[in-house]
Amino acid sequence: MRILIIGSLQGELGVAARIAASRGAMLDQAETIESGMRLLRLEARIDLIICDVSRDLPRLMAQLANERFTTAVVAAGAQDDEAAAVAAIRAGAREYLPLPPDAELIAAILAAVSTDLPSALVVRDPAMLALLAKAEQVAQSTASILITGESGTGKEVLARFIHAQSRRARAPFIALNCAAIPEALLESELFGHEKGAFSGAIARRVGKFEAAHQGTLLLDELAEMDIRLQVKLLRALQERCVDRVGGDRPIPVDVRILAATNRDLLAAIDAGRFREDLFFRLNVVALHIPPLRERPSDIPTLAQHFVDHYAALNESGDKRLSESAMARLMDHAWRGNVRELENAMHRAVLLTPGALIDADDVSIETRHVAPVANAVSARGEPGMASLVGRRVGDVEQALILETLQHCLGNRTHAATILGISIRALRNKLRDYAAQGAVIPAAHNGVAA
Ligand SMILES: Nc1ncnc2c1ncn2[C@@H]1O[C@H](COP(=O)(O)OP(=O)(O)OP(=O)(O)O)[C@@H](O)[C@H]1O
Repeated sequence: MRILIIGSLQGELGVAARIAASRGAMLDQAETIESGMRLLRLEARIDLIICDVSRDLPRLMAQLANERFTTAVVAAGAQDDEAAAVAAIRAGAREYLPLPPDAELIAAILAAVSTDLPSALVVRDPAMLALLAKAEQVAQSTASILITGESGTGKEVLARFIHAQSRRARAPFIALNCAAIPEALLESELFGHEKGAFSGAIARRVGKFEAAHQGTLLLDELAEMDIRLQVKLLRALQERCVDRVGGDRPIPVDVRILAATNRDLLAAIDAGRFREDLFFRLNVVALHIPPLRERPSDIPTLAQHFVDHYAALNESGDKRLSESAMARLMDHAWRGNVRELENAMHRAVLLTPGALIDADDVSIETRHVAPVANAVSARGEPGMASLVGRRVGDVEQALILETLQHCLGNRTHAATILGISIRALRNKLRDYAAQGAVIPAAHNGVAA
């Protein structure tokens, strides 16, 4: 883990930094928010920022949001300064680290941040085991790999597994969700930009390609990339160098590319939305992850894995699933795949006080449309009568917001279930928010 400390290392914050280093963290330090942001733009591999509360924390948070950094921030300040702690959390800090620092607390914070990183691969199904064996076999090569599968099947965890098995394991693994970045900014996100390259380019920033130098770059939801940018991506792959936006010379990069998508790229090629030459370049090796409903033998192992994980995280003691709870899980369609199962187990752990999680403690819904619930049965068959008299726009809004709620705020997942692009979903949410609707917050570190 790499931590950026913003503040002086002279006092107690320095003690906290040394404790973090003794627990294996790598440290960067900056005295001011400006110099911290500079480091972040050029380093782009920082997992956590610890910021002294004497610095302008709200400004740091605003700046991070503005530049689309999702790095977690922990505020550090005096133990008895309750007002500072409240202000820090209100400003968006993940935690408040009281000073003088407590070694155990620092260890707990580091553990909490690293649990945000995707967990290890848990696999039991024979088809998945065969897929892992193939992934392991190709991991050593430098070939590009195209990972396909429905949303939530584990494409990113598989990509991390490949990186970990490769000769590049010690270099960075960088993931970029192409759908989560506004189209106009994706080029600079990929290739970086020079200061003043466009309005808003307040300083030079390295792109994900440079950040992943000698390591692996995962281009997630690649099908969402604009066709003009696909041309630039192809050139970067062929020539092994990138042009920063506003830059005047190509910069050599050594990056292994993994691409992931839940769309049918061949259909996108036919529709003229995806370049065939880029497809062939990326699809040197193809790995397809089956949906969870097609590998039921993974369900019990994964379910217990998530129960153990969240029980440990919440310090709620050992828990296990009853036979009837397990039967319920086996019976469910899991449209949201492993992500949906993980969320369901997280909820079950939080809501079950005892050691045994029973069927009733597992809240999974087969329906996806609550406010028009009367109109859609548990099996998903529409009952049109109760929809009559409602405006199309209202029904659509209810459908979108309830689906988002069902996905615990996860935009990517909700867009997949709704069958619309994540961009279209974001636009709708923006409109609803402007009209005063309450929008479910994004969890799991997913950008709003
Ligand atoms: N085999 C697995 N073992 C353990 N955890 C898994 C496994 N597969 C998926 N997960 C977990 O499920 C969640 C979703 O996985 P991941 O983000 O890799 O899916 P994805 O296919 O990339 O989704 P999307 O297409 O929406 O980006 C993550 O929290 C991940 O850690």
